[in-house]
Formats: sequence, structure tokens, C-alpha cells
Amino acid sequence: MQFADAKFNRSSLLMALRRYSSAVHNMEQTILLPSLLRDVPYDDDDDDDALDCEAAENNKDLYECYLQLKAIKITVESGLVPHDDAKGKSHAVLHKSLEPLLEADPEALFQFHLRGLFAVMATLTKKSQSLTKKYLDIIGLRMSMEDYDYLFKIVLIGNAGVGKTCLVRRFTQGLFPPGQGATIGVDFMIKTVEIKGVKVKLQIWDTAGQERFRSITQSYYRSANALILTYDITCEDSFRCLPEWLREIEQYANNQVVTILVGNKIDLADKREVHRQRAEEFAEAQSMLYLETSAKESDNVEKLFLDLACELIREAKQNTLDNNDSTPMPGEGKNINYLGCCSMN
Ligand SMILES: Nc1nc2c(ncn2[C@@H]2O[C@H](COP(=O)(O)OP(=O)(O)OP(=O)(O)O)[C@@H](O)[C@H]2O)c(=O)[nH]1
Repeated sequence: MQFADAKFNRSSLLMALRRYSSAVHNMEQTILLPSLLRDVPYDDDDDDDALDCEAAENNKDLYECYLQLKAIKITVESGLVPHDDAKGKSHAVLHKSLEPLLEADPEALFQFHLRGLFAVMATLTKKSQSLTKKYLDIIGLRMSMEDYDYLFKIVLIGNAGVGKTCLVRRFTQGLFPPGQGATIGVDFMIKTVEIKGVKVKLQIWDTAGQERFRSITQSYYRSANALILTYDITCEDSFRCLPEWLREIEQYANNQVVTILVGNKIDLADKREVHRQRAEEFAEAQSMLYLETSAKESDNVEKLFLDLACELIREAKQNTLDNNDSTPMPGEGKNINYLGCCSMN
């Protein structure tokens, strides 16, 4: 839905629809494994509105609510789809019963339905936000909002064996794991850092470099705030594959993503196959930041993540300035928004 260009009144129906659409968008970006919502009963402590009662009565699980919210968003954005026969008939009956009212006082009828639609959209928006939070609870990621000022999602990509997992473990656990095995699919870790008094929660996703996991890992790019594209300075092959990785980024990541190129394993200087200058030129040509690291010796690992966090804060502040509209309405609560870099002002 493209309402960004027009300045609609914040209490207009179009804005209510937009808020709903963006809450579902955020939900879709966050919930990468919807199957985790299966068989989780719908019980909402925060609000006991009509839809909750309905969900409880129908024994809906969170997965069904998730699908329903997505389906309604499609209708909001693309229009009504033809109903099956049974539903079609009941709509026709409803329409017939409204006809006398429509002729007598169309404005009153419009006001009545407009109010109803507002109430429904507000409830659905709240529900999408609540479902997003519940998912984060399920995967153990939700923290009290007071815990941090920014939440950023960083995804590491690059050939198998270049040291992605070791970089993550060095940064989050302060160790170099002996005999680190290949990552299967995707793994993630959390670390909170404080930069000039600003608390930043980094959600770090470590993807498998092996080709056979590519279709799984690609789905993690799109909601990333930053990508760490890693190669091994002692392995020419891992450097030669970078254009292939850049094509993946182009195809799957969002266009605001911050990308940094990292040459890892600089402790093996005598085995270096990729000269620093060559890598720097490549990074510059692709408008990427560049850094060389050693997960083993802990060289530049802290710097890598802290510099990235600083850059993301800078971008988030800029986005907030550019997009005053993202300020929550009173009572809407604060949203966890990866793409919007969730500034908790
Ligand atoms: N010398 C040295 N070895 C490293 C460094 N980082 C990682 N390694 C070694 O490189 C190998 C691969 O490391 P991983 O962290 O598993 O590599 P990865 O990129 O996560 O690999 P996949 O999970 O298969 O994508 C391991 O044997 C590590 O011990 C480093 O900075 N220096």
C-alpha cells in the first residue's frame, strides 16, 4: 500500500489501514518460523476484545491467527476476493437488509460502518503487534523495552569455513571454539552493547555457508539491518565468490541494508592469498565498508560489531528524522521494528 506520498490526517481511515498494514508487515518480517506458533493457545492477557473471545471459542492457535491477519492484509491491499457460495449468500442477504437504510440515510449508514471499520482495524493492528511480541517471547528474544534503546539484526554470510561462527562466538562469548563444526541452517546469538550511553541490542544471525542451505538462509536477509559479508584472506576462492554473494544481497536483502566486507583469519598472515589493497578496492567499488579480523586472536572483532552498531544508530536517527510519521499514536505502544531500527524515544 503506497500512502507514503500523501499527507493523510492521522485519524483518517487510510491511516488506520496503513497502521494495520505496517503492523502486519512488521509481524511478517519478525516471524521467520511461523510453525513455532502452531498449537500455542490464543490467550491474550493484554486485551479481551471480541476477536479474542472468538479465537478462544474456536480453539484457534496463534498460527491460525497469524494466517488470518496476513489474509486480511492481502484484502486490505488488494481488494475483496470472490467469496465461496455460502459466504456470498450471507453477504447478499446483509446487503439486501441494508438497502432501505441506504436509501433513507446513506450518511448515517456510512458513519456507522466507518466507526465499525475503525474499531476493527485498531483491534487487528493491536493483535498483529501482540502476535509479534508473543513470537519473540517464544523464541526468547523479547526483552522489556527499558532494556535497550535500539534493536538491530545483523546477518553474517559468506562461503563455508571462512570463520563466521567463530567471529560471532568471539564477540558474544569471548572465546575461540576449538574444532568449530559447520553451521547447519541458521543460528543466532544476542549481545547488548552500550555506546555513549545508548543501549543497543544486537541480534546476530549466523548462516551456513554451504550451498545446500542457501534457500533457508536467503530468507534471513530481508529483515536484516546489516550484513557482514565474510571471506577468508587465506582462501582466494572465498574472495572470488564475493560477486555471487553480492547478487544474493541484491536479490534478497532490503535496499537500506548496511553491508560490511570482512577479511577474516589475519593471524595466518604467511598464508595470505588476498592482498588487503585488492579487497579494499573491491569493497570501495561496491560501496561497502571494509575490515580485516582474526576471530582466533580477537583482532578487530569488537571493532567490527561496534562500528556497525554506530553506523546503524546513525542511520536509524536519520530515518527517524526523515520519517516523522513513524511516531506511534498515543496508546499504540512501541513497536519492535527491525527495518525501522526501532528507536525507543
Ligand atoms: N586461524 C584462524 N582460524 C579460524 C579463524 N576463524 C575461524 N577459523 C577456523 O576456520 C574454520 C571454520 O570456522 P567457522 O567459524 O566454522 O566457519 P563458518 O564460516 O561459520 O563455516 P560454515 O558454518 O560452514 O558456514 C574452523 O576450523 C575455525 O577454527 C581465525 O580467525 N583464524
